[in-house]
Amino acid sequence: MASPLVIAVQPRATSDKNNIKNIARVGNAFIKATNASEAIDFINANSTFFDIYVDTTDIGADNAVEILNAGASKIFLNTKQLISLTEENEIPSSRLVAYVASDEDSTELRNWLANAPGSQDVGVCSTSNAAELFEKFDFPKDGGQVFKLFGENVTESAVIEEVAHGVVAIVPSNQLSIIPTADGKVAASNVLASRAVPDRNTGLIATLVVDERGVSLGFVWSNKESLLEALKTGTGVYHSRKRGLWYKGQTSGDTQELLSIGFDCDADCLVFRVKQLGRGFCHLGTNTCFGRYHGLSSLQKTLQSRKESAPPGSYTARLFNDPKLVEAKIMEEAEELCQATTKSEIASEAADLIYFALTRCIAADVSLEDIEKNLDLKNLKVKRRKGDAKARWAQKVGLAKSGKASEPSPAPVEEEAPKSDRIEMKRIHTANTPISVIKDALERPSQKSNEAIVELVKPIIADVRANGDAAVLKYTHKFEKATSLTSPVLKAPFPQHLMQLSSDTIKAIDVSFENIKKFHSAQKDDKPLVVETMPGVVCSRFSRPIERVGLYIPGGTAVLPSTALMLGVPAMVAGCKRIVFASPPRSDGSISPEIVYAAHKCGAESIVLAGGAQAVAAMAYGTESITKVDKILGPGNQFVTAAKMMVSNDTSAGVSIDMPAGPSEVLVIADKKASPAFVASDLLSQAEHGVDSQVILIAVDLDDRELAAIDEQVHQQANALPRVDIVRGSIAHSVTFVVKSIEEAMNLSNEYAPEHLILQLENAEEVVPLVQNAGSVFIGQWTPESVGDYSAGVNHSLPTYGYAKQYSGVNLGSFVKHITSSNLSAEGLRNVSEAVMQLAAVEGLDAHKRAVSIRMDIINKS
Ligand SMILES: NC(=O)c1ccc[n+]([C@@H]2O[C@H](COP(=O)([O-])OP(=O)(O)OC[C@H]3O[C@@H](n4cnc5c(N)ncnc54)[C@H](O)[C@@H]3O)[C@@H](O)[C@H]2O)c1
Ligand SMILES: N[C@H](CO)Cc1c[nH]c[nH+]1
Ligand SMILES: [Zn+2]
Repeated sequence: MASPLVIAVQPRATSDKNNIKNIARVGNAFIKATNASEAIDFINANSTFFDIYVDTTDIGADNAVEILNAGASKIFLNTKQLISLTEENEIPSSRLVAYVASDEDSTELRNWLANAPGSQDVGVCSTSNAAELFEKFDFPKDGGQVFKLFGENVTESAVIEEVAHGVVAIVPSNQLSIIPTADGKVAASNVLASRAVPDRNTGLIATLVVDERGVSLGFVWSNKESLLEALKTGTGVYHSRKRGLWYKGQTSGDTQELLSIGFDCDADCLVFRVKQLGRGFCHLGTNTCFGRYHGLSSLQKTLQSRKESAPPGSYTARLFNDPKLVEAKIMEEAEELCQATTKSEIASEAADLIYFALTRCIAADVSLEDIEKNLDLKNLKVKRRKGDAKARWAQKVGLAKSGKASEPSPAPVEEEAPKSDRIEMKRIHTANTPISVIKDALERPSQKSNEAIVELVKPIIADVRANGDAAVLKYTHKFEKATSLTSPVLKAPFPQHLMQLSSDTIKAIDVSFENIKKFHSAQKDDKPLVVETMPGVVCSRFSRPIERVGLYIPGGTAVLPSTALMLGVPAMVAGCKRIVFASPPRSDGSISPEIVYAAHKCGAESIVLAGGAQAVAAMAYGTESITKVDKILGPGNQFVTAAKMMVSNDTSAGVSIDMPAGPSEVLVIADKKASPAFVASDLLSQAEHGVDSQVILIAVDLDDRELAAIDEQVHQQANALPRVDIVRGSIAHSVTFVVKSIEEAMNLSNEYAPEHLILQLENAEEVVPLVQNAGSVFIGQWTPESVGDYSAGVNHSLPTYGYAKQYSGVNLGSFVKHITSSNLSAEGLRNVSEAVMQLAAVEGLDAHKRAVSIRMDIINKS
């Protein structure tokens, strides 16, 4: 049995969003769906934390099925809706809960239950007398659960009373606290403690501790005090019969993060689901008190630790460094599994296949828990697809066209064929869509919580600060696997052999270099600005280059020499004296020759051979061999961005940054005249950057046929790309909005504040005055965004995530600071003196006043 508590959360409330982990510790979640996509987004974002129950009474049967398929554990409907839904769909009764609001409802439901075979697991929910319902339906004998939906006036005693009868209490999140508080909210710790049935002799509560996957780690005791402490700290805290309150890992360091608390079937055993840190749960140092992990758990642990620090030269290290090798091995083992015949051969080949598949997953930070959650979600789907094989594979094994073999093949009943092979953006017609849904669709794909990234980045910065070069090298060995690297920096003059490039590439870099130089040189404000504000009072402003700049060139998923030019050229044009490049090296310790050539052309003094937070920290604080800089510029992933923000907040570092520039994004506005092929090509050019990229199309008054033409182009062109898998990821959170007018399109675009805005419009130039927020604009059908990425002359290092509302992209101004000066004659001082002295007096700052009066005395005497 899960927890007897279900928490009614508001999907859009920030307090609930920030509190998900705490909520998940004490119960499952309930939301009331006002539209399907909001509910589905909530499920997608949170189904790893808890089961999600969705009230679908307001959104109709079709949406209810969609929500179940998205992974809702149960849907709540009124009695009539439930009965009609089950007439048309085969839905397991355990996924359905009926609201019973009246005697009429209850009679109708009882009659239906009596006549509908397989309906015994339907749950019931009441807003009033749940315990009475419990009696009436003789639940939960028949498998269903009884829910009581509490409102704002809920009291803790009422919840405890219902829960004591086996009812599951649904409590609004704003009326619930995890532990007791002074404001009288329902304390989850009290409800859970009241529900637990203690051991008759000791009064203690038997407690089973399990890991993320439900594997038993050990058996312990709890009591009310330890339960409270566990919830207060979010860690594993129990009751030791020898020592009393027992904070697991306090002495050994093998602590636990508490994920959730539940019960067994009759509530006489608590189940603590935890993430075990350190060596393991048992005091003997094994993973569990029942011995070491075995099978899949053991393989997962080994692969995870190998990923952290695989012995150089080991086979697993080779696999982690060579994705193509893993790919080949997976295909080889899959084929061998299909060919195996005896029981032992099949077991052996399946084991090999699982080994390589799990290596692929761990390399991508996907765990067995993630895989199992995915299996569970697939298992929850209501309508299954046929599960036919793709044509390529069907032909390979001689399957007939229909997908049926001449020999009957076992139908993969549980397996759903990939949702669809089509690479397609979701579509929203704004005219009949609530604003909240539009806003949600415009949200950038969620990243790992900032908090988690900060926790990863903080120790790296501290380490580099304390241990300099040695720490930088350590992280480069770890993240870039460049274990042969012995120095973290390459100093100018850069040797010719590190810049060996084809003449075509040199020509392309040279053309881009010149255009970028031309455009950024034109941004110079060489002459000081001079204004005489009063006779004899001359104010001026002049610029000076920032002396030392650190330029980060990303190198994780793709090497970006173009970014080296976008940062290096304006730094050179501005006259920065010391230009330091940083970029993660390749696993053999080398840096791409295009970046070395760009560094050479821009007059960089050195290239830091490191990426991520370590490179940022090294440039912010300096090390034995890396120059400390005054400003760090350049885009990067979330580790780079978090590190830039952190060092710029540290006043002792004395370093500033350009802006938070994250995953690439583009918004295309297209009208009926736009070429579907051009539109698709522009969308895909940013979608291929990374799975966290997002592309938005705003189609102005296009009909279904015109929209379908663009969809078809997106699908066709995407499938022809080598980075199709990345594109598939980014298109999954990308969207087409269909709007009625250019004005509406521009309002949406300004609200989104895209990094790149492409105007594929007949009168594109006329629309430019409506642009309020955007990093860089691409005007008309002959201006693809990629010209800006490389060679037109504009800068491609631009604000993302909506920061175009307040930040400019990198430009010449990013590399200079402005200094002002005042120059007064005696006449000027006379003219301004009264104002200065009066204001100084108002502020009570007499020395300020005297600095003027002492001079005025002399002037007046002469
Ligand atoms: N907005 C812009 O102007 C612009 C321009 C170009 C690129 N980009 C974006 O920059 C990003 C580049 O990201 P990238 O990953 O390819 O390269 P990156 O160089 O930013 O990051 C790679 C580094 O991340 C660090 N790292 C990786 N995993 C880590 C972990 N688990 N813990 C700590 N550090 C870890 C490593 O040190 C590695 O060197 C992309 O999102 C791209 O879209 C934006
Ligand atoms: N479009 C990226 C900025 O968001 C920059 C880039 C580099 N190479 C290709 N594109
Ligand atoms: Zn790009």
